Amino acid sequence: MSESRKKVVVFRKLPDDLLERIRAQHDVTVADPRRPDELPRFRAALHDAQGLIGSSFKLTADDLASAPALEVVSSISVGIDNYDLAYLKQRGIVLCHTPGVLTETTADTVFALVIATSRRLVELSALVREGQWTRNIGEELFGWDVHGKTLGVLGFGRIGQAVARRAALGFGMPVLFHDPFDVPVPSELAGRASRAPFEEVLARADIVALTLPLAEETRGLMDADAFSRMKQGAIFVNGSRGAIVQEAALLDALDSGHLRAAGLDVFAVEPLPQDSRLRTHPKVTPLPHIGSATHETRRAMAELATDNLLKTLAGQPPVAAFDLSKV
Ligand SMILES: NC(=O)C1=CN([C@@H]2O[C@H](COP(=O)(O)OP(=O)(O)OC[C@H]3O[C@@H](n4cnc5c(N)ncnc54)[C@H](O)[C@@H]3O)[C@@H](O)[C@H]2O)C=CC1
Ligand SMILES: O=C(O)C(=O)CO
Repeated sequence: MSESRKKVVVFRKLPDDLLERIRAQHDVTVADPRRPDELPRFRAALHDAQGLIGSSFKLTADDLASAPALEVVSSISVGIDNYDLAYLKQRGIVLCHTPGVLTETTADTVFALVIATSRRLVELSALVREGQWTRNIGEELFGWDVHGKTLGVLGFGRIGQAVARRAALGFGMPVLFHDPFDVPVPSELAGRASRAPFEEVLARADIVALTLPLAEETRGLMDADAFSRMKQGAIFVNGSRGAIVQEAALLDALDSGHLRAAGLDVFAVEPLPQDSRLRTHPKVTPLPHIGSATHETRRAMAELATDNLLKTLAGQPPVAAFDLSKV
């Protein structure tokens, strides 16, 4: 066996051909820690693992501490909130992720929620399915135009800008965005998207879309005060992470009639607990975290994550390492 073979733990399903690519170079343990029957094998495999690849599992500092030989964590996601960044940095472990390849698909999902909530698509489709379409619908079931409304984008990064392009170029929506960094307005959005402080975006947008990362500074950012600053009758859409939203405050804003509707792809606890009021609230369109969930995009993410893993283990620069230097 070659000296360069390393130990890799695959903790989320990978396409067979990608698994074989890794197996051709390294010794692989496949174990899904979200499954109670596989958790002990996952934990045991960490002890001599040099590489980890997977997603949707919170890797704590304790998990990482039990992997003293670890060189790389390759996440099959762009979001890196499941990892203890300070600990990874301190240990010099490379963290890789999958930016870019999921941008357009996730923006499609966010914009689908904008349309679904505004035009009440899911609610009205259910009415047909349930056999309640027995006469022409009345104005109590009318929706709200999307075209011409002002879209507020919180987080003007890759996905935020892709949502803004759909809104401005496809639907004639003026875009207001907030981002703490000096992100330039792309040329195709010149004159159609403008920067504004957080509170101003909330106060002026008809529809607010959340496309920023979960970090300690953004946890709970959308609280009662933030929702109260939104326009009466506005719509809130979340395509980033549930924990950025104080869900009880969102429910209050919907119950009081202050907000018209919410479209949510992500939740503080996933899968969404059965007893969550967000699951059945008539003004909420909930999705099961499908932002990037198309065949093409999940394949591209798995390929990029595999490339990242193999390159790092080979001592080469990965395609997409998360920059831990500013942590
Ligand atoms: N629903 C889903 O399935 C998916 C969700 N996501 C989430 O979307 C997030 C964004 O992804 P990308 O656009 O690729 O990342 P990105 O890094 O390109 O963009 C994020 C932007 O948010 C900005 N930002 C940071 N803190 C902020 C704050 N307090 N207020 C306003 N803006 C702030 C950053 O400066 C950056 O420009 C990911 O971190 C992930 O959590 C990503 C893909 C799929
Ligand atoms: O990539 C991410 O961060 C996701 O949430 C799933 O695509």
